[in-house]
Amino acid sequence: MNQKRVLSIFGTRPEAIKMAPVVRALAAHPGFDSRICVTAQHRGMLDQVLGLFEIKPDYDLNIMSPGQDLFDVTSRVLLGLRAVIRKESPDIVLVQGDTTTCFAGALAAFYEGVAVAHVEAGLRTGNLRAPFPEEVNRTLVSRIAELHFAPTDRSRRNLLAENIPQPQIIVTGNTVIDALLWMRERVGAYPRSVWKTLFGETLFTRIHDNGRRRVLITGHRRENFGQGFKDLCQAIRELAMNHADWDFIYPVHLNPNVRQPVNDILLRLPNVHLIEPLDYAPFVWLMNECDLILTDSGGVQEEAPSLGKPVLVMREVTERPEAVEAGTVRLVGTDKTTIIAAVEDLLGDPSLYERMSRTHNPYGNGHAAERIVQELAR
Ligand SMILES: CC(=O)N[C@H]1[C@@H](OP(=O)(O)OP(=O)(O)OC[C@H]2O[C@@H](n3ccc(=O)[nH]c3=O)[C@H](O)[C@@H]2O)O[C@H](CO)[C@@H](O)[C@@H]1O
Repeated sequence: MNQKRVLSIFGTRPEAIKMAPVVRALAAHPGFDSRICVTAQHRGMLDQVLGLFEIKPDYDLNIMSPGQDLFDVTSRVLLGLRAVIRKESPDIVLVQGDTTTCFAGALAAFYEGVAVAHVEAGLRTGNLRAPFPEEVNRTLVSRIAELHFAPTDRSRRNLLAENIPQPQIIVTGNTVIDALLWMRERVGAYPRSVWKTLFGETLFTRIHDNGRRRVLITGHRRENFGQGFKDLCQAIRELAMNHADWDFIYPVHLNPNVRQPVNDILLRLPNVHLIEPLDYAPFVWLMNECDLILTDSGGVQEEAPSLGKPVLVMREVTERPEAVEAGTVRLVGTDKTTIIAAVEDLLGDPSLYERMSRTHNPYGNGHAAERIVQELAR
């Protein structure tokens, strides 16, 4: 049988989470000779996801270097992929989302005359600078790709509005839901002692204390660096001081632009728990245990509705309006007063909380990877 040769390229934690269901489905399908190249744009955070989903890359460009900027990442990915694509000469290169790896991967394939298929195509904020540089990355990848796997009908319409031919766009749902449901099942089978050891006795007990409320926080977007992060931390500080029975659990991203303000403003508050970034399994467990999520992450906005958790998004714009429209996500920006009011409204008003935690998820039902692989096989 003539197998199709597919080269999947990814390099960061969220890309690995979202590509894991696809590369596993490709590996299980007899019609494909599937190869994986990781760029390791984020070394440590990528490796834990590879381990968790039992993915063994065929190539590892290992491009990460201290203090890397967009010039470093883009040029290293592009140069590193030249040899890999020439050696493999795949029929299709598969890229995901909007990272620098995704953009440089698509460009490298294009230079070598290889067709590009784009997973999670068609997300747009309409503002080239937010998120930076992701909005530009995903827009440019849409110019290059020949197959566009759009997670929702809205993303399909965004692509049509940019004159992408309709037959090249397939609505699949988002593969992050496939990954999340797979992981939630596994996590549910872990003994409680695992979490007790990982989070420590105090935090573990608080997480299970029905009299307390838990807010999970993640934040790392470039466009929030500086004043945005300071305001956000001030908001958390004030909330924590005014509500001793609420806990704020914050796995702090490794980027120094994030760590500095977080440590300056939030250290030494008894109900603010600053912890190291979590591997995907404990993060899924924690999302499931918390009452509310405050985030600027894209993936978390997509995952939370499947767990029935309301999300407040600390951004001015989002490329994911579907969940805002469905009522499970609200945009609050980084203004301190707005964040405080939104958290207090939600945790203080059971009927509002109930409405926002409805579990309809516009991003899919966990079968996106299957659809993508079926389509690639055609
Ligand atoms: C706003 C934006 O442009 N975001 C892009 C960014 O991802 P995004 O903003 O989602 O990136 P994050 O680093 O927040 O990663 C989110 C993922 O990591 C998990 N998590 C989070 C915190 C933690 O401590 N541990 C952990 O495992 C979450 O469950 C989620 O699955 O790259 C993705 C991959 O191309 C794109 O889909 C997104 O559009």
